[in-house]
Amino acid sequence: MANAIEANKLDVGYGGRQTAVKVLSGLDLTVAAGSFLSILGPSGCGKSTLLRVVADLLDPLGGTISVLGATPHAVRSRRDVGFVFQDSTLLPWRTVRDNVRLPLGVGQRSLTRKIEDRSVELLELMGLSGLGERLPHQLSGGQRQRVAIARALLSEPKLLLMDEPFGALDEITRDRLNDELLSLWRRTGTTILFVTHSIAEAAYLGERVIVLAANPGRVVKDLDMRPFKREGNRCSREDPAIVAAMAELRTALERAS
Ligand SMILES: Nc1ncnc2c1ncn2[C@@H]1O[C@H](COP(=O)(O)OP(=O)(O)OP(=O)(O)O)[C@@H](O)[C@H]1O
Repeated sequence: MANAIEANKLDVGYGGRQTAVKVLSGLDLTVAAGSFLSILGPSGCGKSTLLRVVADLLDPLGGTISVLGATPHAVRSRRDVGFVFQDSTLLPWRTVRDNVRLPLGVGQRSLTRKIEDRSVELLELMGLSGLGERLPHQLSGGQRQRVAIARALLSEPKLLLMDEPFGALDEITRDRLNDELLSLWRRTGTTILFVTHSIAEAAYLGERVIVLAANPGRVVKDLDMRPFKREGNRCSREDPAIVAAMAELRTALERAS
């Protein structure tokens, strides 16, 4: 499958079909399978709304969308899509280990060996190995976000939707998690849609960056980052080419705001 997402003339809004105000209008977007797409745009332009449609949490008012070659609804029921939001909720009375296994039925006797092994592996991958028995309130904000990422990855989603997942974290933790996310993406080939307000983060992570404008939301800039980077979407944050790309994105964002 060449494309993870194909949206054509997508109209999306809130409220009834007759009365809805369009948040996204006539949006065309194709996302290649296995790619890393960063999404920038002014507050309220419809970034989260776009992710909600992809995740089948909201029906479009018009146009078509296919996700992993099927309807968003069909894909949701196959657990092929994982989500991580800014303040991902963890169950406070469950341990880290159980929170990670939650979507696949913690407490059920049917938890397979494979799921058990995978959850241990993910805790290790996210640097949480020694923290499995802790409760969420015994973790830092960055550690809680790692738990949310591990949870989202347990079902091995083909598509990962991330909505400002590191927005509330300090810069050092954020940089570290950016690198962990990139190495995970390289290893798994998961398609990632990553919403952020940080131009630097968008440019560093994305193989491609789109900028949405508001009223109604549409794509006003679509920048292929690969010419600015080395193989495997690798770059340094201070790289002059990346700094130039960031300036280009800033101009687009200023115009969109
Ligand atoms: N449940 C809802 N009902 C009605 N309007 C909504 C709802 N959710 C969002 N909106 C409106 O839709 C528009 C787009 O919201 P959305 O959350 O997608 O923006 P965003 O680009 O993700 O913003 P931010 O960067 O601030 O998170 C906004 O004007 C918002 O007020």
